[in-house]
Amino acid sequence: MAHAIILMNLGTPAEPTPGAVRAFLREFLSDTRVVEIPKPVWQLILNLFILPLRPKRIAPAYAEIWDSGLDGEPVSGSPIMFYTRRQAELLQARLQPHDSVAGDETGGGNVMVTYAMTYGAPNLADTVERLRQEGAKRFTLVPLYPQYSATTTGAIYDQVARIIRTSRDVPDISVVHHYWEHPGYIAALANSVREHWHKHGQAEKLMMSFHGIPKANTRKGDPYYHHCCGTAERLAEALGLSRERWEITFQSRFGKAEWLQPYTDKTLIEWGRNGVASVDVLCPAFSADCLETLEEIAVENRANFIDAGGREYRYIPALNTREDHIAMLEAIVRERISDLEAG
Ligand SMILES: C=CC1=C(C)c2cc3[nH]c(cc4nc(cc5[nH]c(cc1n2)c(C)c5CCC(=O)O)C(CCC(=O)O)=C4C)c(C)c3C=C
Ligand SMILES: [Fe+2]
Ligand SMILES: [Fe+2]
Repeated sequence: MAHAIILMNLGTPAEPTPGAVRAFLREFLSDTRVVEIPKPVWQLILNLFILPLRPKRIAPAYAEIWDSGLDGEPVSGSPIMFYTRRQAELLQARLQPHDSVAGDETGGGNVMVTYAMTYGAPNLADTVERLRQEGAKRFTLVPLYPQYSATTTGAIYDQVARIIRTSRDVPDISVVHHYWEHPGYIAALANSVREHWHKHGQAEKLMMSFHGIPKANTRKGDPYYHHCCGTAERLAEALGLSRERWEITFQSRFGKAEWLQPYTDKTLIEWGRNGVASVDVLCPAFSADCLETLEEIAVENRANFIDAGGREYRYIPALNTREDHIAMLEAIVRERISDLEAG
């Protein structure tokens, strides 16, 4: 049976211009999973203050990261789009040679791997429709968010619900909820850190910086904070780091409310001032490098640390197209397929 695997990530503007950034932010920030302020009030703030100003400020940052990756293969276009597409191609190559995947008794098992974005293009509904036309009978969505949050993975479940609500012949579709506990994920992160240490030396501290969410979301039941803490603890254990050598922090604060703490920028300034000389920064919540890592972490926060007196600051790239990353995704997908075929 033809089984479609759809890797999903957040999305990105179509081009690094204020107009394209505005269109992207309008869709993204209008999602009530992302901003929970009551819709009429928020739409007023969004249209009066955010959409007229933020795109002009953010577009140059996008222009900086466009067509540019870190070491490794050259990137074209938006890095998050580039890496997500490559991840899908590499996963397809790992799954394709096996025409019978994980116990498909029909022997005709065929896995099609592609990708979609929660906001912007390619969108999920069109992608599912296209794959159905191409013969897909079963769908597994893999949100590339190792830690579940209602603001990210939850928003993908909403889109699935929308597809279901508007279909007569409802697709056979399931979603991978989270995978931070998968041993292959922690192992891939640990490998990437060890390789980085091997090449550049080990800094005094390892900062694990996760994308933040409003603190109130945790109080209301979003498990993201606990997933992040679990990830950091397991990774520190895998690396054999004692507690004073690592810290968990949260970046990308947006708006006036309190977000998860400690904040990445404030912590780096504090460390720089207090005599911490060197830092390695890893962003485990990002499975692909993007604006939030290449600009906010690799550029802005480097300046925060160095200006405060720090000396060495090194960003450890996201798992991107690493072989152990794709192998881990393959393992997750094979586990899913064999469960489904068995069921
Ligand atoms: C306004 C609230 C936001 C929440 C909540 C939020 C959660 C969240 N986001 C990611 C991953 C990514 N976010 C990215 C960009 C980005 N995020 C927000 C806002 C919230 N994110 C904005 C406004 C932007 C756009 C840039 C900007 O205007 O500052 C990206 C990068 C996209 C790219 O094009 O490169 C990613 C990836 C996670 C994992 C998360 C919650 C867990
Ligand atoms: Fe974000
Ligand atoms: Fe940011």
